[in-house]
Amino acid sequence: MFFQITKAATPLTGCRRQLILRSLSSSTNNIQIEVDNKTGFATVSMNRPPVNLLNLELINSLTRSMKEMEQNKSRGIILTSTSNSVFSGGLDIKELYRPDVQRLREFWTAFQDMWLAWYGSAVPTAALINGHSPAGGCVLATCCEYRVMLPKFTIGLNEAKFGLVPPPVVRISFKNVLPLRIAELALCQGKLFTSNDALNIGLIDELAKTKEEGYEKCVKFLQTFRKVDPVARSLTKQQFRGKDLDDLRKGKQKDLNDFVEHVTQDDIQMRLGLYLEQLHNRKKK
Ligand SMILES: CCCCCCCCCCCCC/C=C/C(=O)SCCNC(=O)CCNC(=O)[C@H](O)C(C)(C)COP(=O)(O)OP(=O)(O)OC[C@H]1O[C@@H](n2cnc3c(N)ncnc32)[C@H](O)[C@@H]1OP(=O)(O)O
Repeated sequence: MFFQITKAATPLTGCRRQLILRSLSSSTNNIQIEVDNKTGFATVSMNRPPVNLLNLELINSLTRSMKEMEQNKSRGIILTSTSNSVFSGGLDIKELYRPDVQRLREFWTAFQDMWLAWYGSAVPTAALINGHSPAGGCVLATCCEYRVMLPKFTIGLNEAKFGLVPPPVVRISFKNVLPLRIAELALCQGKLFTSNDALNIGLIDELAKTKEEGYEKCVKFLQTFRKVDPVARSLTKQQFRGKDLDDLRKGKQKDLNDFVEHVTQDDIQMRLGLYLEQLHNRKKK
């Protein structure tokens, strides 16, 4: 078993939070999971400093944690991060730059599996977006059923800005949340929305002033399912998302081949290199 489960004695608020479900096999400890004894809801916190970049290991941990929580019949999941300023900085571009092709294939397969697990999860999910959430971070947030975000951060799919074409697995959950025209424009512009703008277009559902307030709002959302039959709820969700899930399952190999072909092109490699350099030099200016 991947996680050890113990029940918490105190509610999961503020500094009284208690870590009760801990990853045993992840040597990098890149995920923390807490379960609120009162509500039965689990909080999954990405914990890969400094900015929760999605490398192969963090992606695999996210998939395993979802599967584990489904097996444990978790009643609801809140996805957040241990950082004060970043939910997730998106894919770790170092995984894409000058890659070992074997690992690149493994990396993208893992990303597809993570998306399938979170977008198609039987358990209700809410994202507590307590920091910036570009690209892969936005994908994770939009896989969840509800989003509460703290002010003055940004969220969106900015791939086009640095020369990447967002593949279907990146686009689908975004399209599921936004009106088609807004989604298309935002993708073509590589736009990152401020928390306020994200609320106005419906990319997030609520704003919260603090992480604690955000947590309470996520709990309130998850509690809306309390009186609903869990099997009916989960089948309804999966039927709504069924075509998206089936399309990826059936097209996984092609999606993987397209991804590898696209990312390993000389031109894309040059752009990725420049972007990494830009990120590295950002604060020196
Ligand atoms: C026609 C064919 C179609 C086929 C389709 C296939 C196409 C396949 C294309 C593939 C597309 C895949 C989709 C990609 C998704 C992604 O997620 S790409 C990543 C996008 N992310 C970003 O653009 C975010 C960039 N980062 C930031 O804006 C900021 O870092 C931050 C997140 C807002 C945090 O800021 P701050 O707290 O100030 O931290 P920093 O100091 O900036 O960063 C800390 C260190 O981390 C490094 N870093 C940051 N982001 C990344 C990253 N994404 N990858 C790698 N490294 C990153 C940053 O450089 C710092 O490191 P040092 O410089 O060493 O200190």
